[in-house]
Amino acid sequence: MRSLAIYLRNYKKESIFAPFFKFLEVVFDLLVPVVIAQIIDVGIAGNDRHYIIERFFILVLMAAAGLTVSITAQFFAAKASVGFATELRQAVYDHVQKLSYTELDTLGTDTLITRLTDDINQVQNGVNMGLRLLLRSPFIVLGSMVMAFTINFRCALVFAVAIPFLFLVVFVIMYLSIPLFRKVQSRLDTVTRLTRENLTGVRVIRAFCREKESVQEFDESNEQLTKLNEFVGRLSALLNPVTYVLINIATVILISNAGLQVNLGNMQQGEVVALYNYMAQMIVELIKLASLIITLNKSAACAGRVADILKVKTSMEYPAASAAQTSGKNALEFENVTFAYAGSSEPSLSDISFSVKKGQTVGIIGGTGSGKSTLVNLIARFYDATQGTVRIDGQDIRSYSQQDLREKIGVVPQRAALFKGTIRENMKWGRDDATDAEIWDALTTAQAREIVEGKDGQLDFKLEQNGRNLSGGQKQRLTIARAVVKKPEFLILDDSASALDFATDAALRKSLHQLSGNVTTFLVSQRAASIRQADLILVLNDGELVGKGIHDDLIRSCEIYRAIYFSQFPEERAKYDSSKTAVSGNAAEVTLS
Ligand SMILES: Nc1ncnc2c1ncn2[C@@H]1O[C@H](COP(=O)(O)OP(=O)(O)OP(=O)(O)O)[C@@H](O)[C@H]1O
Repeated sequence: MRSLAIYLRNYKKESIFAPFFKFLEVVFDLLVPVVIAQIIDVGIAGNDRHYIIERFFILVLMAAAGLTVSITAQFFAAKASVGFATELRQAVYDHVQKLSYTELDTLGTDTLITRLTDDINQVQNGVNMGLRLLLRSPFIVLGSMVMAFTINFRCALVFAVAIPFLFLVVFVIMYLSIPLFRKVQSRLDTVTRLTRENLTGVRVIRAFCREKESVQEFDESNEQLTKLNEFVGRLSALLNPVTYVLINIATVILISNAGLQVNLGNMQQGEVVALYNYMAQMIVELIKLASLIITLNKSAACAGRVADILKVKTSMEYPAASAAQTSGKNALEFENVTFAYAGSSEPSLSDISFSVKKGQTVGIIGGTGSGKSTLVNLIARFYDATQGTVRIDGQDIRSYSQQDLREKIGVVPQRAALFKGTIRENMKWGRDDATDAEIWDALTTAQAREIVEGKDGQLDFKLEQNGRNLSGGQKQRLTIARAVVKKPEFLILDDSASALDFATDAALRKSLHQLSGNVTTFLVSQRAASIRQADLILVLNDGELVGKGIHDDLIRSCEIYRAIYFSQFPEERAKYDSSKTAVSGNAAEVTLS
């Protein structure tokens, strides 16, 4: 929690005023029993009506003043805690944005969501309660003891013995429950993960009749969370009865002692009432302290989880400015690139080398899991190669600033992601200052023009979260247009035309080919037809580059390419086989003659 204290730096004044006003409230609270004792010992004992009324008004004034300072303290505490949480949430969010895919893969989205929402809310609550009550309760407890000593030394000793016991109980329960609160939050992560998975995949769950299993899995994890919560709750709940018992024992001892002192004439009755009032105030305060400690425990556990995120260092550093540009002869080069995902023992790409000229179209094909997406992710520097070098314009990709690199590359990911907002807003993700004319051009290239023309308001048509009011193919075309709006030097389409029909796919490829400005295009696809015309085809198998070249060469030289191609164009296999037989027949004739 200490490392997060810097997020209170803009709320120093509020963080001082909140406990200060609470302290003033404590002063009023501690004076009340003294005034009551005076009413009893002076007013009632001396039958002085005027004195009683005067003290009564003093009590009312003290109550009003107490209320005012209490509200003021609440105001400052709320301002500080809300401001703190806002800054912290922003800082965590900004930090997460800077993490590379490797860290994001390792952390997982679900825990990030819980930490950014529930955990930060708990910390905010802890700061609010802490600012108001953390000092108030010890002030009251110790203040009561000090006041008790000013009344009667022997009776005050009861306070002096009871208070350390009470603090010990609080400490033990705190010690036992803090680690459990961390566990509760991590179980909450699991419930969040299941909720997200089950809600986003609800159609698939229904299609596969998995409702029962998904409900059961959710129930189990929810029950585990509930059980742990109940256990921590019971442990924390012990605090109240144990402190009550201790306080009541102390009260019995106090009253019997005080009675004796009154009989001996060392004390007045009003003073006994004052002592009893101090004991009662301590009970109330300890109950508040107990709930404060539970809240602070939860808060500390959550603060630890939030601080853990802030401690994660990105494994991907970018220079502040790109190194001096030298124009290489190739637009892009992979030199002996090997890549393994964090925590994976097997590389997903092994010793890949190839080069691409400016303006070329590169097709990447291979079986499922062969490493196609991984390869293009290295071009966008979503991950860094484990070995080898990726170069853009002859320069190591790691020597480009993040801004320069991002500007060069437009990526259309495998899973189309659009955001809630108008089509225009989504298109401007590509480039902030894109004009409507440029957006329409990009939509035309992406074969998405008629989709937008058919929508109410056209560019102003509002997309739902993740574009769920569009079909899969429509979404894909809009995400392609968004990347085209950017006018990148490298356009990467990671299997992002898979939902398009063959005619649209062909029209898309044709218009991409005609893009102005020498765009180098990477087309990842499972469809041989989509990449057949490419200037360079890369064939991947199990992370290895088993073929590179143009279609005609690969058909002759690459067995895997042939297998993929003929599985999709079986009629061409017969032609190929017969031409091969003819060639070998001619060769045999030549040898015989
Ligand atoms: N984030 C990740 N963490 C760990 N392993 C991963 C990750 N992403 C992919 N892999 C693994 O890397 C290998 C290559 O995956 P990749 O997604 O590049 O294949 P692909 O050829 O694009 O497959 P597909 O055609 O199914 O999209 C696979 O074995 C996969 O399990």
